[in-house]
Amino acid sequence: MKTPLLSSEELTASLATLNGWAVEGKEIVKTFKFAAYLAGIDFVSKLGHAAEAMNHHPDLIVGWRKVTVKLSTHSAGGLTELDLTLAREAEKIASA
Ligand SMILES: C[C@H](O)[C@H](O)[C@H]1CNC2=NC(N)=NC(=O)C2=N1
Repeated sequence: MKTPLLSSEELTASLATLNGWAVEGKEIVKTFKFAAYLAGIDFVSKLGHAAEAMNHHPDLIVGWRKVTVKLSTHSAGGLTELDLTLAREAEKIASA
C-alpha cells in the first residue's frame, strides 16, 4: 500500500516533537554533529542498517565530525510517516 503524503499540519506537529529538523522543499534535513569523524561513520552505518530494514533510505552527506541526513519518500513525491519514523530512528541512534 502506498504511504500517503503528510499534510502541512501533520508535518508541523510532528517536527515540533523532533529536534533540529528543517523542511527544505520535499525533504526534511538535519546535520548531526559528532565528537570524532569515526563517530559520524558509525552513525551512518547504524542508520544505513535501520534504513535497509525499513526499505526507506536517506540521502547522507558525510563531513568532518558531521553527517547531514535528508529524508523524503520518493515514491510518494514528498514527505510521509516513513520519513518521520526514520528521523526518530536517527535521533535514537545519535543519542545512544
Ligand atoms: C523498490 C523499493 O521499495 C523502493 O525503491 C524504495 C527504496 N527506498 C526508498 N527510499 C526512499 N527514501 N524513498 C522511496 O520511495 C524508496 N523506495
